[in-house]
Amino acid sequence: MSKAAQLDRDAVRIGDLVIGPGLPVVVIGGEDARWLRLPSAGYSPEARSIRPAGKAVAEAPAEMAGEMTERAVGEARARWAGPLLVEPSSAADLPAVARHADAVVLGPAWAREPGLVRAAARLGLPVIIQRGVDQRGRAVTLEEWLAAADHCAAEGNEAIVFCEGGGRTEPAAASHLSPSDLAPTPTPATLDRAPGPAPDAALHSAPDLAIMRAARERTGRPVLAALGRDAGLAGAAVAAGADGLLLDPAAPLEAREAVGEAVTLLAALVRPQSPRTLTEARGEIDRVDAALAVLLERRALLAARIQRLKPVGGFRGRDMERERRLVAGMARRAPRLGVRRLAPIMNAVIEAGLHAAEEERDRDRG
Ligand SMILES: C=C(O[C@@H]1C=C(C(=O)O)C=C[C@H]1O)C(=O)O
Repeated sequence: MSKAAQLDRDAVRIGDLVIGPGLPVVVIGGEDARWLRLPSAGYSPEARSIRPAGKAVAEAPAEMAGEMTERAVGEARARWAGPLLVEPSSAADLPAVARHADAVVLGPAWAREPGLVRAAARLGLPVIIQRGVDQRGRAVTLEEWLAAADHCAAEGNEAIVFCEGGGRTEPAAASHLSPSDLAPTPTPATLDRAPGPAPDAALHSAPDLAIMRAARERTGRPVLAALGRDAGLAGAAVAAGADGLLLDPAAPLEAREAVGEAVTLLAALVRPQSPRTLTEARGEIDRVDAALAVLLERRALLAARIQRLKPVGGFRGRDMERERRLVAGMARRAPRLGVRRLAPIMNAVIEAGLHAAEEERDRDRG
C-alpha cells in the first residue's frame, strides 16, 4: 500500500497518524509527529545552498548537497520511529525525502511552482502544502494555495493537508536545524545547540485562521495551523477548526507542552467526536476528563475564595437555594443527566470543595 494511502477525502494518513475532522487534533513537532526542515538559505526552491549549523552560508555542489540531505534525513529517520515529515529546500532533496519520510512539507515558496508541487506529489507521500509569506515577502493567496492542491490531485495524489502559516517568514536562522532537534525529548543542552538568535518572525507565527477555515470549507481537506515556536495561538487555532498544529522543529519543550495541553482542553470543548472503537472512545473520554479536572480544580479554588468572602463560610454557611439553582442551570446544558442525576454529582463536588476549603483554613490557623 502506498504511503499516501487515503482513507476518505476528509482524512489523511501519515504513517500511523490520521489527520482530519472528527479526529483528535494532532501536534506535529510535538508528540504525534516530527518535522524536519532541510537547510536552505536560498530564495527559491530551485536555489541550493548549505548552511552548516552556526557557520556562514556555503554554496555546495549538487551531488554534495544530495549526500548531505540523504544523511540529514536518514539520521532523522533513525532517531524517530514515529511519523516523520520532511520539508525539502529544493527538488534535489526529493529522492531522499521519498526514501525516508512519511510526508513531504512544501514551504510557501513551493505553492506557486506547479512543476515542483507535481514533482513532490509524484513521490506518493502525503503532501502538506504551506501557505504563508515566501522568502521574497510575498504572501501566497488562497486561490494559489488551493491551486497547488489541485496540481497535487492531478498527479493522482489526494493525500493533501493544508497548512496555514500566515505571516511567518522563512528566516535563514531557522533553516540550519540539525537532526539533533528531532531527539524525542529535547534537553536544555540540545536546545542550546538550536539556531542562535532568530528573527521574531520565527518565534511567532501568525496563522490567518479565517483563511485556514476557508480552505477547509472549500475543499473538505484537513488543515493545520503553523504556530512557529509560540504556543499562544494553539487554543484559538483548535477553536477555529484546525485538525492539527505544526510547531517549528526548534520550538522549546515548554511550548510543546503548552500546545499539547491547549489541544487537549480546547478540543474536549469545541471538537466533539464520533469515536468508532473502544480505544478511540476511551481516548475521547480521557480528554474530556482532562478538561473536567482543570475545571474542577478551578471551581474548588473559587469555592474556597467564596468561603473567605462570606460572613459565615464553610459547611455552616451552606446555601441550599443557591445550590438548587446552579444544578437547575447545569441540567439545561446536560439534559441527558437532568436534575435528578446531576444533583448528587454536584452535591459531591460542592462538599469536596467545602472540605478542601475547611482543611486549608485549619492548616492556616495552625
Ligand atoms: C460557594 C458557596 O458556598 C457553598 C458552596 C457552593 C458551591 O460550591 O457552589 C454553593 C453554595 C454554598 O453552599 C456560595 O455560597 O456561593
